[in-house]
Amino acid sequence: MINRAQTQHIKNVLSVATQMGAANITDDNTLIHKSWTRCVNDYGLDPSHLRAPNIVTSDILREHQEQIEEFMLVARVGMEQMYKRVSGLDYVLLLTDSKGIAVDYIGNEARSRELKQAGLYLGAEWSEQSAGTCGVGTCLVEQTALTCHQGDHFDPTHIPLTCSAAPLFDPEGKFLAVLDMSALTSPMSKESQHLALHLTVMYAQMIEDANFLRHFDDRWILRLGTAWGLVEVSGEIMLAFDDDGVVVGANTGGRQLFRRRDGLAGNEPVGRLVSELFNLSADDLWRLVRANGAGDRSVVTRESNKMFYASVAMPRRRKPAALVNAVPADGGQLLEHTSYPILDRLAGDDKAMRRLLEQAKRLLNRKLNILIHGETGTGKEVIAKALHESSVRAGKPFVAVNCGAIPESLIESELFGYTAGSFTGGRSKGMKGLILQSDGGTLFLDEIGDMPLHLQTRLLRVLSEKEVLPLGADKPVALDLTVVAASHRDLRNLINAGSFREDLYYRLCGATLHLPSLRDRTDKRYLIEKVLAEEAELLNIEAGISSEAMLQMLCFGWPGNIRQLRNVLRFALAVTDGNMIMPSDLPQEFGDQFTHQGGRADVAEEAAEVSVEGKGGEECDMEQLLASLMRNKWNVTKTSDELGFCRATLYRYMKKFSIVPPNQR
Ligand SMILES: Nc1ncnc2c1ncn2[C@@H]1O[C@H](COP(=O)(O)OP(=O)(O)OP(=O)(O)O)[C@@H](O)[C@H]1O
Repeated sequence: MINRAQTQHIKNVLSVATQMGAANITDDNTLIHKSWTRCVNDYGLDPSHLRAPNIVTSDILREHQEQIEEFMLVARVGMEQMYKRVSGLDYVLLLTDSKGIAVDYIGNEARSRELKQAGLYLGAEWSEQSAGTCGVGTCLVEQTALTCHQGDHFDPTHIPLTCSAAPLFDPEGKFLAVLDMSALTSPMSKESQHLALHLTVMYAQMIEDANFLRHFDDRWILRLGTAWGLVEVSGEIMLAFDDDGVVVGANTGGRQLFRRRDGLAGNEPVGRLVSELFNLSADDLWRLVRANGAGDRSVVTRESNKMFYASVAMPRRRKPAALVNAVPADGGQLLEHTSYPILDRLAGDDKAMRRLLEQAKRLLNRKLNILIHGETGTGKEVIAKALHESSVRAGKPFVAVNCGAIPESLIESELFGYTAGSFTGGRSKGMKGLILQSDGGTLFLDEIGDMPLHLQTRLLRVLSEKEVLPLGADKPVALDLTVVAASHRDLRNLINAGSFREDLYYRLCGATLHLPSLRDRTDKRYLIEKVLAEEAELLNIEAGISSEAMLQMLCFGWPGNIRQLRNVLRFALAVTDGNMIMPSDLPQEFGDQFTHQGGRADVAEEAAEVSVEGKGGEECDMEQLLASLMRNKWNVTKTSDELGFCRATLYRYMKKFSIVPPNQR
C-alpha cells in the first residue's frame, strides 16, 4: 500500500527523471537526480513498483565473497574499528563488492530482523539496477563518496534510510568494493550525515591503504604528505617502487596526483622512475630512508611543481640483496620474513594446501573466528592447533570440544559452566566451563553442526557480547575469545534445513579454510614419510617403506584421510618383521585395490625402478606418472598431454607399472 509521502516521492522522481536529460542537471542534488534519470530511462525501473530487498542465496554470496576473500580480511579489521566508533548509534556497516552484493556486514544483532527486512544485511543486492538510487548503487556508478539520504532514494520503501558510501580501489586502481554506513532512521536534514560520510571516507581510505601496504609489503614505499610531522604515518599519497627505483603501484592519492587535468589517460606514475616524477635522486631516497623523522624531507613533483614532505619505508617482508648492500649501516633494520614452521610442516608441495597455509598465515593474530571444512580425518584439529601455536596466543590454552561427542544434556554445562548447586549432579563447587577455560586462547569447536539450536543462540550471544553467563550465575563474565570451528558437513545445507543459525554461521566464518581430502593431495609421499617418521619416533625405532608398499599407499583412496593413514602405518609398524614396511604389512584392502601383473609383487617393484621416456625424450618415472594421473583426476588424455606421450604409450606404461585406475579396481 503506497502512502501519501510515497506518492509525492514517486511524482517527484518521475518529474525529475522525465523532464531532465542527464546532461543538463546541475543543481545541488546532481548525482542523485542523474541516478533517478538512469533508473527510469536506462534500467526501466518504475518508482511506483515497490521492491522488497533482494538477498542472494548463501551459495551465491559465498561465490561473491571468494572473489575478494583476501581483501575482506583487511576490510574486516577496519570495519570492526569503525563500528566501535559508532556502536550505540544504530548504524550498520556494509561492505559490498563491485556488483553491489553485501559480502560483509556489522550491525546490531538485536535488530537483525528489521535490518534484514530493509536490506541492510549480508547478501543484500544494492546495485542501482536492482535497488534504484541508493548509497552503494550510486557510489558504484559514480565511483565517488556520497550520502543518499531519505527521499534521495529511488524506491519509496527506502525513504526512511540514510546511507553514506565510499568507493574502494585495489592496488592497481581497479574498482573493488564499497564501504557503506547506513541507518534505518535519522534526522530529517541531510547535513546530519556529514560526519557519517566523513567517517566512511576516512575508513575507506584506511582500508584501501592497508590493502595497498599488504599487497606491496615486499616493495619500498614512498609516502608524501602536506604535514611535516605526519608524513611517516599519513597515507594521503603512497607510491610503491622496486629496487631499481621504478614505481610499481600507487594508491588513489598517488594516481590522482599524476592524473591529467583533461581527464585523459596517461601520466600514470606506474612504470616510471621515482626520479622522473620528483626531484629525487637515488641518493635522496636513501637520505629519506635514513632521515628517521629528522632533516629535510621536502620533494617537488617535476611536472606540476607541487611541494610535499616525504618519507621512505623499506620492504617489510624480504631482504632484497641489491639494496641491503646499498643501504648504509645506519639505514635501519630490515624486518625478517617470519616463517611459521608449525604451519609449514603440515604439507608438502600440494598446491591447494600451500595456498591454504599461506591464507592461514595471513589470518594469524587477527581477531577473527575461523571455520574449517574438510572430510573426517583431514586434519582440521591439527591445523586449528597449528594456528593457535603459531599465534601470539601460543602460551594460552587451546581447548578442543567435540560437539558431536558430548551428550546433548551435558554440552550446555560443559561449555558454559555452572555455579555451585545450580544443577543436580553437578560438582559442589560449580565448574568453570570450557568457554571460560579458553579465555585468552583458542576454543576449538569440532563438529559445530552437531550443536543443538538453543545452545547456538547462547554461543552467538557469547561471541557478540564477549561475555559468558554460567548456569545459575546472575552476572556474566567478560572474556577474550577466539573460536576456530570445524565441520565435515556443509553448514549451509544445515542452515537451509533450519538446523543451524545463519547469524552464528557468519559470526564463525570470519574466514573459511577448506581442507582437501587426502586422495586429492599431490603430496601423499611427503605425508606418508612424515607420519611414518612420527610413528617410528614414538616407538624409538628407525623405519622405512619399500617402494611397492609406497606405491600401494600412493594409489589407495584413503576414505578416512590422514587419520586412516596414521592407523595403517601404526598397524604396519606393529606387524612388520624388520624395519622396512612391505606390502604384506599393509591391511588386506591395499593388496586388493592394487592389481599386480601376473599377481607377482616383484613386477611392480621392478617397474618402480624403470624410467620411461616421453616423445620429447624427457624422462618420466612411475611416481611422476602416478602424480600426473592423480592431478588430472585419472583423465588419460589430459595426462598424456601433460607428459608428452600418446595415449597408447600411456596405457602401455600404466600396464607396465601395474597402475590400475580407481574405476577399474
Ligand atoms: N598435516 C598432518 N601431518 C601429520 N598428521 C596429520 C596431519 N593432519 C592430520 N594428521 C593426523 O590425522 C589424524 C586426524 O587429524 P584431525 O583430528 O586433526 O582430523 P579432523 O579433520 O579434525 O578429524 P574429525 O573430522 O574426525 O574430527 C590425527 O592423528 C593427526 O595427527
